[in-house]
Amino acid sequence: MIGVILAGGESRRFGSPKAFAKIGDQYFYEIAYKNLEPVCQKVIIVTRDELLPLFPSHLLKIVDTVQFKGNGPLAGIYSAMIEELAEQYMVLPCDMPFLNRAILQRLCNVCSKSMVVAVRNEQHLYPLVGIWNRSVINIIYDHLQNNEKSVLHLLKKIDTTWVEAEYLTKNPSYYFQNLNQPLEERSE
Ligand SMILES: Nc1nc2c(ncn2[C@@H]2O[C@H](COP(=O)(O)OP(=O)(O)OP(=O)(O)O)[C@@H](O)[C@H]2O)c(=O)[nH]1
Repeated sequence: MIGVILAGGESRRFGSPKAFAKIGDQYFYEIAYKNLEPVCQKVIIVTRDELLPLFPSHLLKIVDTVQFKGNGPLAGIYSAMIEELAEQYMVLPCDMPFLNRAILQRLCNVCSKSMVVAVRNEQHLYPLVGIWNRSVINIIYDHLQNNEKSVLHLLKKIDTTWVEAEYLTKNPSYYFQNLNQPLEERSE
């Protein structure tokens, strides 16, 4: 399985590139990397041109394929699939820094033949945390060609297994926080 870190967004709401935001002394992308490393053979970061030189040289990193550059997370997933051949990809956004290895390990252990395994709870869907089978690549391509960028729309059309976040952790509202804004600016 290849780990895919989505780090090519514009971070407009956050105000600075989320991949390089920090919790303690760790960048968000480092946290995602460390979480994926134990469960994946290889981890690839999919980012944007201007951020590419900021990542350490020893890490595997690419930018979105030219054809779909900046077309959102689906473009990132597609680009990783083009770059690295594998049966399965574990996808993570760079902006969920409270996820941990144990949660990802439990996700890996979910037995499913679906094209995608993603996570949800009563309030939220987490379409960017999941395991994607390579068989979905042509469907992603068609979506992007038709200028359809929504990951959720795609997942609702295909065979997706939704794993309950409560099955992965006792406190999903903490561990599955999505930091679109800096922590200090959040109201909740
Ligand atoms: N490779 C790649 N990743 C993306 C792209 N757009 C978003 N992402 C990543 O997907 C995840 C979710 O992104 P969002 O928070 O929805 O979008 P964002 O552009 O980062 O932030 P906003 O500008 O505030 O919407 C983040 O990890 C982003 O880095 C893209 O075009 N290419």
